[in-house]
Amino acid sequence: MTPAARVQAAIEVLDRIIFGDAAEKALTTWARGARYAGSKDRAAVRDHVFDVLRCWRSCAALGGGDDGRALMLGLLRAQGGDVSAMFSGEGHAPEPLADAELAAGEAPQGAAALDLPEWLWPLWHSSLGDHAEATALAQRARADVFLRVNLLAATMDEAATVLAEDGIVTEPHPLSPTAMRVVENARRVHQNRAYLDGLVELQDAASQALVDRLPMPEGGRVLDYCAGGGGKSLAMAALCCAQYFAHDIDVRRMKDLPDRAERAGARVQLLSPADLKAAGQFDLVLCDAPCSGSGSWRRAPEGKWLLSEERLHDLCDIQAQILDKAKDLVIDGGVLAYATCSVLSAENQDQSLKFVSENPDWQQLDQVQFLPEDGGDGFYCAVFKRI
Ligand SMILES: C[S@@+](CC[C@H](N)C(=O)[O-])C[C@H]1O[C@@H](n2cnc3c(N)ncnc32)[C@H](O)[C@@H]1O
Repeated sequence: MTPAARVQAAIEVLDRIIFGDAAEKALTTWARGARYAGSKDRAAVRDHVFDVLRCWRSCAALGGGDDGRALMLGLLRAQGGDVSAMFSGEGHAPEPLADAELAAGEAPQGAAALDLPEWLWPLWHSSLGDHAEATALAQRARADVFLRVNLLAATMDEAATVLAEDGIVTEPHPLSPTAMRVVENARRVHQNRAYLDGLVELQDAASQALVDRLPMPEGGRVLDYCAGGGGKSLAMAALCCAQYFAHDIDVRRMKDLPDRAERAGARVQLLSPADLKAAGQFDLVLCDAPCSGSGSWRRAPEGKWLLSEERLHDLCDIQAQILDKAKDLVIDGGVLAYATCSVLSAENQDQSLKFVSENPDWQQLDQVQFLPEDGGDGFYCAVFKRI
């Protein structure tokens, strides 16, 4: 495909998203009907679509509209691309721009320039203060790919050597002693021996840094209460010898965890909501709670536009309920950790304050807010001890 044909494909995918499809579904539907597209074409179309998703409002302003064509026009203008060469109408390129399209478009202002929903800006600003603009701007860029080296299976140097066999260039990242940033050929990671043999996992650097800060109970019982795919269970298991349990309200989310744990040389016992009742108490319970995802919108930008005030309110209620339930699973003197990949104080510091004010037998030991400017996703973690 020519670069212009890839732009046309991205326009079609964006129109499907506007019509209501999720981005992944829209991309899959396009790829099924485009057998001529090679892997580089599919990657390029995907990059265009996700670049727009991260910067939807500014692309719409610069392109003078909010259909796929205007959004791609806005993206190309933002990137300083040769717009008329792309919109040439030749071959599979988009049709040439009409005079009205050439005249339309303006520089985005205010929250649109930061690519945030209008309603969110006051909350964003009050949560982040001096970091508000930088954090919003960071979410407009593509995220780095990070790996966690599984110290049960390899050292950092050994993992880097195996990755290099396929030309995957990495460098250690300061956020965590196990974190590596992939500098080149990130798309080859899934086929590399280091990944297939469990020497590395894909995991954001801030996610790893959060686990590093947990007061792990050597030889104790640890519950990952909102385990999802189990990324944090595996990270904890690689750091500390303990008995690990994983639970999620949606058991299907943990379906790959047994294979992942085996590959990593870790043991994690899955607990369904019914099993949990008979599982007793734990020395450490981690609640990596469902949240707005506002710290990881570089990776999952659709979430930025799907979040509403009402949804945020509901999420805060769910988080408070999770903390309330999980606290009863902690032994006397044990630890409860609360984490989100959010940068909003309503989901983070406010939840912690509410928890300690409603539970005087709990004391907050630690809290940390990682921001995208630290290199990884935005992540919050608070640690409470039962006194
Ligand atoms: C942020 S994700 C967890 C990500 C995971 N810890 C990881 O590192 O990959 C939040 C998870 O919480 C689960 N969840 C939502 N409500 C819950 C509840 N009331 N109790 C337990 N898990 C819940 C969701 O199904 C989801 O998998």
